[in-house]
Amino acid sequence: MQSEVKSLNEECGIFGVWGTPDAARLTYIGLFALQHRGQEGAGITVNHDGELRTKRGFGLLTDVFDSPNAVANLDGDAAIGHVRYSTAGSNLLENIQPLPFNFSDTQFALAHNGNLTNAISIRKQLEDRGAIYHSSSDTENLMHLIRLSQAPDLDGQVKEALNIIKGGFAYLIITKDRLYAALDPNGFRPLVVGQLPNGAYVVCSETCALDAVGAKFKFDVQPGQLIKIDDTGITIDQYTDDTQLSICSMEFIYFARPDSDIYGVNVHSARKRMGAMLAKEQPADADIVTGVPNSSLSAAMGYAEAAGLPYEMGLVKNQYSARTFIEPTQELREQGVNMKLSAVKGVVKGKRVVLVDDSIVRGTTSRRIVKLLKDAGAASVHLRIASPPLRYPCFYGIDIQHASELIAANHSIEEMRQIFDADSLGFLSVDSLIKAVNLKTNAPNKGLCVAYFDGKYPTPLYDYQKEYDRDQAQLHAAKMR
Ligand SMILES: O=P(O)(O)OC[C@H]1O[C@H](OP(=O)(O)OP(=O)(O)O)[C@H](O)[C@@H]1O
Ligand SMILES: NC(=O)CC[C@H](N)C(=O)O
Ligand SMILES: [Mg+2]
Repeated sequence: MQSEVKSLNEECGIFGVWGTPDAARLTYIGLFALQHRGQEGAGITVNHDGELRTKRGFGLLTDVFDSPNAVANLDGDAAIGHVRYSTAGSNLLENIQPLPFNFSDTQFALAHNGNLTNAISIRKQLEDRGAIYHSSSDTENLMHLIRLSQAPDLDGQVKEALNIIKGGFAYLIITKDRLYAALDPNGFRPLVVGQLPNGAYVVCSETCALDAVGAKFKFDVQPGQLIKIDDTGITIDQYTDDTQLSICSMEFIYFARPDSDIYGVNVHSARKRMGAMLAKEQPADADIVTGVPNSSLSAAMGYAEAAGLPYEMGLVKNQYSARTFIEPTQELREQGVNMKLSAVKGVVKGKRVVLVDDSIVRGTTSRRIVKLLKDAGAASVHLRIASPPLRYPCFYGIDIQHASELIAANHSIEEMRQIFDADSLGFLSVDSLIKAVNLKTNAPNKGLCVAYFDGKYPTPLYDYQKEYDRDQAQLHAAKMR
C-alpha cells in the first residue's frame, strides 16, 4: 500500500443527520468532505424505522463503501458517521466508529472526535465492578456511564455521564428516537450545526461538510453544550456551566480544511494572517516565496503578500500519494516524503527561496524539502514556520503523546537549522498566532489551546499526568548531559 507521510496524525471527523430520507448517502458525502481528519477507518450507523444498523471497516471511506450498493443498503432517515485516526486503542475493527451497542431493550451508536484523559481510570473502576468492554477505545466509556446512571430519563443520564468524562470530546450519539451532540467544556474540537433545505438538522466537525451536503450553517456548538435533535426539532441545553473555550490551535494551523469556518473564523484567512505576521517577525532576503503542499499554501500566500515577494510553486505534491497512515519507521517516513513532494527546478534554480511550512513535528519533512530545493539549484533556502515550535505533547485528540518525538523539544532553533541545512530558520510567536486567529472571546489566549507550544494545559491531565512528568524529567536530564 502506498503511504502518505502524516507527520502529525490527524484526528477524527464526525457527521450526523436527523429526519431526511437519504440519511446514509448524505452522511457518506459529509464524511467524504471530512476524510482529511482520519484515514484509518470509517463507518456509518443508520436509523431505519427505529432500528440501528452499522457498517464500518478499515481504510478510507471509499474502501469501506466500495460500491454504490454499500451505502444504498443502509436505508433510513437518520444516521451518524465517523472517519478515524486512533488516539487511544489501536487500529482494530472493534475500535472503528460508530461504536454500536445492542441492549435487550434498546440500541445506541457513538461517534467521537477527541481523546479522553480519564478513560483508563474510568475503565479500571468499571471493570472492577464487572463491566465488560467491547473495544480498547476511550470512546466506549461514555456508553457504560450512560447505562449506569440512575437519572430518571435519557437526557439526565447522558448529562450525568458527560460530567464524568474528561479531556477532548465532540460526541454524536444516535438512538432509536433521537440524536445527541455534545462538546467538552473547553471545546477542544470544532463542532457545528446546520440545516438542510428540507429542514433536517446536520451536526458535523467542520463547515466544509455542511457545504458538501448543501446544508446552511446555523451555529457552532459551544463548550459544555448538549444538543438533542428528534422528530420534534432541536433542543439546546448545557450539561455543565463550568466551561472555558480553548479550541485546539492546530485546527487552525494544520488540521481543518481551508474552506471551513471555526467560530466565525475562516481557516484559510487565519493561515494567511499567520503567514503575514511571520513575514513581519521573521523577514528574509529572498526572491520568491513557496509553500509546502498542501497545508501550508495559505500561510505561504500570506507571507508573500506581506513581504511583497512573488508567490511561486517551488514544490509540487504527487496527487496520487494516498492518505493512509503514518509509517512506523523513520526510513519509511523519509521514503514517503520523497514519493510525495518534488521541486520545480525551473522555478527555484538560482533563486533565494523563502520556504514556508505550517509546522514542524519530527522534522522529517523540513529536512527533505530543504534538500529538494537545494538539489534543484536554489541559491539559498530560508525556512519559515507559520506556528511556534511544537515542544509539548497533546492529550486532547492529536496523537503526539511524547515530547521525545518532537524535534523542537530536543533541539534549539539553531540546532534545527543545522539539521535541516537551511540558510535561516524562523518560527511564528505564540502572541502572533493568537492575534492571527483572532477569535471573538475573552477566554485566555483568545480561546485557543496553545499547550503544545507553552506547556500550559487548560485542564488537569488526569491519567496522563504521571507519564507526562516522567517524559519531561527524561527530556530535562537528556538536555543536561
Ligand atoms: O516535521 P514533520 O514530522 O515532517 O511534520 C510536519 C509536516 O507534516 C504536516 O504535513 P503532512 O505531510 O501531514 O500533510 P499535508 O500534505 O496536509 O501538508 C505539516 O504540514 C508539515 O508539513
Ligand atoms: N482522533 C480522534 O478523534 C480519535 C477518537 C478516539 N479517541 C479514538 O481513538 O477512536
Ligand atoms: Mg504539510
